[in-house]
Formats: sequence, C-alpha cells, structure tokens
Amino acid sequence: MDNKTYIPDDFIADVASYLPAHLTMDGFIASCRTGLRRAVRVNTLKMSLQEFEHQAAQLNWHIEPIPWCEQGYWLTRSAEEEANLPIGNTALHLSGCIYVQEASSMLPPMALATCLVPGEHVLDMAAAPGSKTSQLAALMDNQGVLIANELSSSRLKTLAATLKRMGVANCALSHFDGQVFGDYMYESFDHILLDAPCSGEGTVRKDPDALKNWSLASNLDIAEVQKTLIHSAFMALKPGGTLVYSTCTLTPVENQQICEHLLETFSEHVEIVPLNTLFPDANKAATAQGYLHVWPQLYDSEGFFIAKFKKTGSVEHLQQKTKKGQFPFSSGSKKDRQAFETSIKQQFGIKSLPGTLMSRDKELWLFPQHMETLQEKIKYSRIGIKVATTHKNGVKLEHEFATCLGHLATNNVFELDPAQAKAYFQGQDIRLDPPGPAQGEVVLTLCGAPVGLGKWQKAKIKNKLPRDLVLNGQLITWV
Ligand SMILES: C[S@@+](CC[C@H](N)C(=O)[O-])C[C@H]1O[C@@H](n2cnc3c(N)ncnc32)[C@H](O)[C@@H]1O
Repeated sequence: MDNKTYIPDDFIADVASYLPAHLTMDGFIASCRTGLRRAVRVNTLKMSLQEFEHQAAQLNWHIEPIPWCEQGYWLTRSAEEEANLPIGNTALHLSGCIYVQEASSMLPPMALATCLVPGEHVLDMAAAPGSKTSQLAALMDNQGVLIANELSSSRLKTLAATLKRMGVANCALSHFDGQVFGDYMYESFDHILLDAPCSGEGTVRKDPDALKNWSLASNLDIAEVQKTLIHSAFMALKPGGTLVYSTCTLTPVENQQICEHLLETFSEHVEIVPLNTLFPDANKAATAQGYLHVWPQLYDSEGFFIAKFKKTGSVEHLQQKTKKGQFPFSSGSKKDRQAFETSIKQQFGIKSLPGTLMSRDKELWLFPQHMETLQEKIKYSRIGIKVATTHKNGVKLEHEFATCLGHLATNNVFELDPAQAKAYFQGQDIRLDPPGPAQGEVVLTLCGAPVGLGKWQKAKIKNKLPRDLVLNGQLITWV
C-alpha cells in the first residue's frame, strides 16, 4: 500500500457523486494506493505467442494472460521482484518483440479489432507514444493503412521511434491538431480511434502525483477539447465506419458527457455499439449505455473508459478543405527501383514487397498498399518506411528496411547471441571467430526478430545501427 499517492479531497468528493452503487469508496481509494501489476503486449509482427511463452519461461517470468487481449500478459512476480525487473533492457524489448503496456490500455484497440478487415483505412487521432498505434498495426498485420496523428512535436518523435522498433510498415504519421481531420479528410476512414488527451485520473496507480493539479475546472476545459476532437473524428469517419473513443480518466465530464455530445449532435447518424460482451467478464465494467467504465479495483488495472460507435449514414459537410502544396513523392525512376529490387533479391532472396515503392529525391520509400486515396489529402511527416537511398553505384539499404521487412529475408540472416546483441546496441562491430567468407549486407536478428543491418567484413560484422539508436552505456544489465 502506497500512502504517498496524492488523492485530493475535492477529487474524492467528485468521485462520490458518480461512483456506481456496487463499488465502495474505500475499495476505490485502496486500489488507487496500490502499485500496478506490470503488463506486456507481445508484438505479433515480430514474435508468436507460443515463442513468447517459451522465452518467458526461460527468463523465469511468471505470466498470466490478460482476459481482453490475447497478446497481453501480466507479469506476476512478487512486487519487489517486479519493481526490479529491467524489462527495457531485455532482448525481447530491444528486438521489438514485446511492448510494455498497461493492461487496460490494450482495451481500446481490442474494441476495434472485431471489425478490422484487411486493406482498410484506420486513423489513430492522438497517437503518441504509440502503444495503441503499434497494437493496431499488429492487429492489422501491417496491412491496410494506419494514419497516426500527434499534436506534440516531441511526442511525435517518440511515436516514430516506437513504430520503427516495433516493425510497423503500414503507417503514415501526421502532425496536426486532431480537429482538422473532419474538414481535410471528410468521410475517409473505415475506423477511427480517438484515445483522447484527458485529465489522467485513472493513472494514479502508476504516477502518485497524477492528481496533483486536479480540478473540476480543468476537467471541464479538457472536455471542450474532447468535444472538438470527437466531432472531427466523426466527420472523418466513412458511413458504416466505427469510432472508438477512450480516455484514461474516470470523470463522466470527459467520458459519458462527451459521448452524449456526439449522440446529440449526430442523433440520426450514430449508434452505440455495446461493449458488454467484448470479453467474458466485461459486464462488470459495462455502463447502462454499453460503454466500459473500467474502475481500477475491477480488474486490478489502471482506470479507463471506452466507448464504441457506428456511423449509420453520411453527414453533410459544407466546409471540406483541400490541402495546398506539392506532394513530394513520385514513382521515381525505373532504374532506381530495379537496382533496389535486384539488391534485395540477390542479397536476401526477397522477391516481392508488401507496398508501393515511391521516390523522393534520392530516397526510396515503401508506401502501404491502398495509400493512394489518402496520400494527397494532408501533409504527412512521413509515409510508410524509408527502405533505401540511391547512389551512382547502387543502393544503400536503410535500417528500417531491416526492422520492418527483414523477416522476409531467406539468406544472409544472422542471429545475435546475448553478448553480440549487447555489442550491437552499444554501436560496436560484431567479432566473428572464425572469420567468415560472406560478403555484402546481413539482416541481424535477436530472439528471431530483425533488429537492423550489418555488413560482412571477414572477421567481423560492421555495425550499421543508426547513431541515434545507440544505447551508450544504458544497457547495464542483460536479461
Ligand atoms: C492519451 S494520450 C495518447 C496515448 C496513445 N494513444 C497511446 O496509446 O500511446 C493523448 C495524446 O494526444 C495528444 N494531443 C493533445 N491534444 C491533441 C490534439 N488537439 N490533437 C491531437 N493530439 C493531441 C497528446 O500530446 C498525447 O500524446
């Protein structure tokens, strides 16, 4: 029990006004003061659940499946052991095979999972740091198009880094206030996740200071932003499409009342999709309307709120806008494309790629399939993955080529042992004993998942990890 957790009296009084009758305030406060079980999500773009379970057993991790997410597991060690478990330093984490994600945060993508169909267009409107974007990409099996938007520039960088590590290839990133989507991308998406900026009342078990600046006035301010965002999201949704609205806060001001606002504004074109059967025990959190109001004591998790809606018909919109400015990509020169395709076929046996090659100056990018209808509607920070740079004498493959497409390689793949992996992530070359005859480039794997590129050089593999990804001295332990 942690008594350092700050829980202001005003907050408790507010919670008392909407705490469901079957829950007690004592139970709520006790739960807020109890640390969280750690949870991880297996990234099925890189590792199977069976392999993860095998690796977890080798590491002596005790794991328990999370009932609402097949890919999610709680780590059930003693509190002390868990606190010291350096997940960020594990091979499983560095290889992108797992992502540390709170269990209830896995719910919103799972609410969309049942309706995802290959080839669709999905928007994640408030995406950083990318927990749910990377979960959605895995649920989409890297197919279709996932637009991940984020307002904050620093958080956009974190989002980009997450997606690289997790091997996400079907994503385009944008950097806007989410309120523009309704105008610029009117009725363009099959599904939208709005994991809205919120007051974070549900995160107090992770962050004892989460309620330091709590006030009803600030809840009301944030609610105004949420109304604008949900309005924009609904306008950007295709008729027949689904919208999931979620927050990691508890107050109805930012949850049920935002949903009410949507239902009132678009009364003839929207219906609630009840979530009470999303997983076997979901009823415990279901509200009368069919939303999930996840109180921290219900499943021993963070607090969360999730609502799902269907757009039943088109909504007229007179203020659609179009983007001005040049689209900087073209299909580029046939010679460059062929040089790249020949290189990856000869070196790695890769004969076809899941996407469309596009060029910008000397850069070759792989756009997700079905990007065409969206690619010129807004300006993106990046689309798809940068796979190569072309030169007079050929092509230089990029790091992302390996992390996102390396699993397609049938030749020139080298599995790092723990010592070699440590050297690799610290930016060092990998010594080979005895020296090998191989030449050219090599996809390096860890836990069977591609983590980057190297270059065979007789007695070593030359390290090609980008400098900004080198872990200088941060890799203190290795589990
Ligand atoms: C709850 S967090 C998103 C967490 C994310 N979905 C995840 O699972 O990793 C909300 C995000 O919305 C961003 N944000 C705040 N205002 C925004 C706006 N007007 N438009 C778009 N994003 C916004 C914040 O910077 C923050 O990164």
